[in-house]
Amino acid sequence: MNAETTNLNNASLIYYPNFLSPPLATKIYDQLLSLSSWKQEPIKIFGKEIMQPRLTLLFGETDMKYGYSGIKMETEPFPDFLRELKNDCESVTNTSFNVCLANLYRDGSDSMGWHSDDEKELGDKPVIASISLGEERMFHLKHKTNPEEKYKKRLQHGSLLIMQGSTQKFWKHQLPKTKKGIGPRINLTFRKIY
Ligand SMILES: O=C(O)CCC(=O)C(=O)O
Ligand SMILES: [Fe+2]
Repeated sequence: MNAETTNLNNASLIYYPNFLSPPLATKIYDQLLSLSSWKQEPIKIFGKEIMQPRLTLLFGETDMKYGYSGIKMETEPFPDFLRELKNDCESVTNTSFNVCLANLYRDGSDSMGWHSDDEKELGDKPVIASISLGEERMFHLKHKTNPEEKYKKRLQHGSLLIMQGSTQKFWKHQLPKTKKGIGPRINLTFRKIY
């Protein structure tokens, strides 16, 4: 499978543009989009509660709890079609995952701000497998202390981006808004909670 590695200081990224065939990617996208449990959840930013500019869902093994930015999310069991995808992500990363955070960006005004996935429960050097479905969006990374180190990547339908090593320790990432009139994008991040 075609893989692109990126050379960044203290980050390790591997991008598989065609991880899923377009028909399979579309099938998974449609199945996810039809779920009724998508929710808009509040998060706390500097002590202030605001609604997240996107919908979310958390899949996990039984009794897993995962939270970020002051919220704890309830998990729902992995449907079969996601279990298969989880297995494929585990094979390519040689890791095991026990949760999958799903984000639904309804249009170009939905987004995710700068952050690192560096919660304690994810361990020291988390491997995060990020699947993109639907509309293409730009993904930005910037180094936490050197403003000159930046990177942008267009994430295509059916692609897999692996972030590993010290990426979360030294870099932040975001999914900015866009003024383009675009449809939904779904992102899945498979993670391991210790
Ligand atoms: O939507 C994306 O590609 C990124 C999502 C993300 O960074 C996250 O869920 O932590
Ligand atoms: Fe993230």
